[in-house]
Amino acid sequence: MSGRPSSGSSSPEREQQHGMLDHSQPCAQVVQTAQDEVNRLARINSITTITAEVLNALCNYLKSGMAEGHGVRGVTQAQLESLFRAFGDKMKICSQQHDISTHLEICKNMQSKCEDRLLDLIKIQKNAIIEQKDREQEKERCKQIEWEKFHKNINDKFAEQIALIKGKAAEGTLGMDDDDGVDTGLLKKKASMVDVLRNEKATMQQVLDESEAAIATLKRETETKTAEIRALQMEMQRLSQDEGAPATPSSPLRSPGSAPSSPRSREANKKLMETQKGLLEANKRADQAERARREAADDAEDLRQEIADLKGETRQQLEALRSEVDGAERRESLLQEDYRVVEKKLGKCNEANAKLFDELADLKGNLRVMTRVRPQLNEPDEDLEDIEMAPGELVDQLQWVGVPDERNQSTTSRNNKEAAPLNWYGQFECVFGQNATNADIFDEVKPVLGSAFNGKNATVFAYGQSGSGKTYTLGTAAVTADLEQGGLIPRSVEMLRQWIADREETWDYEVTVEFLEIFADKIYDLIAGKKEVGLVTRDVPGKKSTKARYADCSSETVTSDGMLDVELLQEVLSDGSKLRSTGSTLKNSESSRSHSVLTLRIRGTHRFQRGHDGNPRSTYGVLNLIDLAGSEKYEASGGDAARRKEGIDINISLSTLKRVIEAMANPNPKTHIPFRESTLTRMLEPCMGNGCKVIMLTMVSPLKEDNPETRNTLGFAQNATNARLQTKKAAENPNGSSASSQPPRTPTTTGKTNIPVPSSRPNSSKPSTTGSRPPPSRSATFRAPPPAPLNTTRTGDSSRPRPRGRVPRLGDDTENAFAAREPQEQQQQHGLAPAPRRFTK
Ligand SMILES: Nc1ncnc2c1ncn2[C@@H]1O[C@H](COP(=O)(O)OP(=O)(O)OP(=O)(O)O)[C@@H](O)[C@H]1O
Repeated sequence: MSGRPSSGSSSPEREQQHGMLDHSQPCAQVVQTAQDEVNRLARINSITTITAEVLNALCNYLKSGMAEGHGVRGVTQAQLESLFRAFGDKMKICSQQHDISTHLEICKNMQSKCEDRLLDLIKIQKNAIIEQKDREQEKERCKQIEWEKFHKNINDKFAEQIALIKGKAAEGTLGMDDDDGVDTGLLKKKASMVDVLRNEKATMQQVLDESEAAIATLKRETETKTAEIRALQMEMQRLSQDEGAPATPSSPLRSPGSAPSSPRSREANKKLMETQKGLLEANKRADQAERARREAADDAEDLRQEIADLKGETRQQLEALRSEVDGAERRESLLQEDYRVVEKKLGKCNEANAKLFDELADLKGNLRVMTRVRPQLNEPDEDLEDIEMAPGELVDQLQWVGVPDERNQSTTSRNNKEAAPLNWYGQFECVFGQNATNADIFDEVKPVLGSAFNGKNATVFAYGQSGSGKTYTLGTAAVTADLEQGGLIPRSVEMLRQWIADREETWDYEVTVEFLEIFADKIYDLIAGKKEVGLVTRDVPGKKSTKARYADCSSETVTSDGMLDVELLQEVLSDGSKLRSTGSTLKNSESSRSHSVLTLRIRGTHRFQRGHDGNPRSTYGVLNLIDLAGSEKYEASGGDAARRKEGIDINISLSTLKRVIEAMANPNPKTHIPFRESTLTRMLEPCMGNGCKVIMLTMVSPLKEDNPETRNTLGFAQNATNARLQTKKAAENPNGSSASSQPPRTPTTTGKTNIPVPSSRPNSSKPSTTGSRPPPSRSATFRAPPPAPLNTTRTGDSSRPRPRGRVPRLGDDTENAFAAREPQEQQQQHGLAPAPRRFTK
């Protein structure tokens, strides 16, 4: 390209004709070569500064040649002009392309810088994560060591506390102190720490989330910018292609040295600058956000770790406690299982007990007479030694004798009876001394209760002078008293409750209660607010074509959901007791002036078993617990005429009752029983007659001044007992006595005679005792009784029916006479030593 054009020979005219410069051929070749070179460079679109210099040099050379008038051979003026235009355009393109390439280069650099920056960031992040992991591992190791220490400490504390709790539980003092030694503060502290940490964790998590969101935003921005760069690149390519298109002949020729820029490239340049700036800012923000994120992540990690530690710790404590609780629950369920088994067994035992009690009642006899001596309430009187019986002991066939020297005084005149010592021969079936408790008496009454529960009729009377302890023994006035002190009524109710509960799975029970008062031979319904009622005849429940007399009274059902509602029953009784007629007598400031009759009707229906008639198996038993008004002498009534009239009424009805009992005890089945002679006995006939269980509790006072009443009561008790013994004896000796042809009046359902066999030597030094009780310790005045010839044939008056004459009146001492006569008669029959006949009329 550096060769100079050589001069050639041609005619100047021809050259001017054709408009061609007459230069040498080499010059044309150079021009051609240059043009080829320019075209090639334009094709590959990579014009460099050198190419531009070459073109400039060529142009200068041609210009100077033309200026000197040399011309170029073979090249026309037009060709040269066109060539220059092409050169000018190529130079322009070259300049433009150079600018754009430079910008492109810058953008590319920026992009690669951004990418590097991002790569750096990613690298830093990765390193940070690796470092963080290392740190975490280290931290974890340290924490693990710390945790083990802490855990051990806590475990020791918990073990200590659990041992403390167990100790307290074993002692039964757990929960008795305000502070059981349980470190609840520790648990509370932990709980509050967990709360604080949880809050902090939430805050840090929020910061972390925000940082991550910012980074995500930056990433998005970077992507947007990258996309913009790419778009610009595309634009540039498109421009360069456009510019590479052949120029139109009319386009002006630009000088090769002019500024190579256009509005579009300037715009693109501006955009690129903005993008670069944005990227720098975004990088800055990304750095900041990354720093904040790392800090937040560190904090969050710390917190997470702490929370995890606390959680682990708490979980372990909870697991320890849970396993404790599980163990306790397992033990409890085992115990409950055992308890259920034992309860079931107990239920069966109790059920069997109720039956056994019934059988025992049959064996003991349908009529039983028991005697109880009330303790001395105030100052003990030494003179009263002679009536002290075996304390707290139950003695069958007790013979109560006086001091021999005093026997002669037994003929004391009637007027001097009060002063006479209480010497008594005779047999008592069952005697409770001054130290006997209500529980002892209930043990004897239980069989009768069992009979009522199993569907029989049973009646318990408390008989005795005013103040002798009838109400105390029955518990009529104290139905809500606790069982330790309670009388027969609350105890019977509790026993019934247990029996009903024990049969819960097989029987349905309905118990109704009636509470009546008989005052002046009239019946009052204490449940219906002391309303007077009469007697009516009705069908006996569960039995066809059997009628019985009932008081036309209201009743209260005291069972609900198959259970005895003890509270309701107590409420009924205590409300009724408040309505009872009481009054002050010389013997008792709160004397019961009426007979109170508490009746429990017990209906049982078996859930599964059926009787012969196809109906469900059922039972219907009645239990009467009767607190009789106090028997008393005319003078003891005290007070006005009305009180005396009350006394007369009381004594008349008691006298009838006594005659009924004695007639019942009489072995002669033809003996008339005067049930109809008083309202009380009329009403009770269905519960005293054949097959019914009757217990007569005769209560006596220990006071000397009460001796006349005591004799009266003991006489009654002894008469009934002796008559029973006669019945028993006759039943046992069917060939040897008149009674042999006469079956007992009150045969039991088992067909046996149920009177206990008296010892052939009742004065034996070993009085028979019940259960495992030790033999009674006898006091000095407690004599061995004379032998009772129990196999002696019963003759004479003892078997004759009680005369039905005039009803005894108060003051004629009929009862005393009657009471006194019977022991004497008995003893004579039995061939005893002459009995003291102090009570003859
Ligand atoms: N075994 C006993 N132990 C202690 N105190 C008794 C005993 N028996 C009776 N008492 C007391 O004797 C007093 C009279 O007893 P209670 O009222 O039971 O006699 P009562 O026979 O029902 O008399 P009344 O026929 O006049 O109603 C009461 O204060 C009672 O607490």
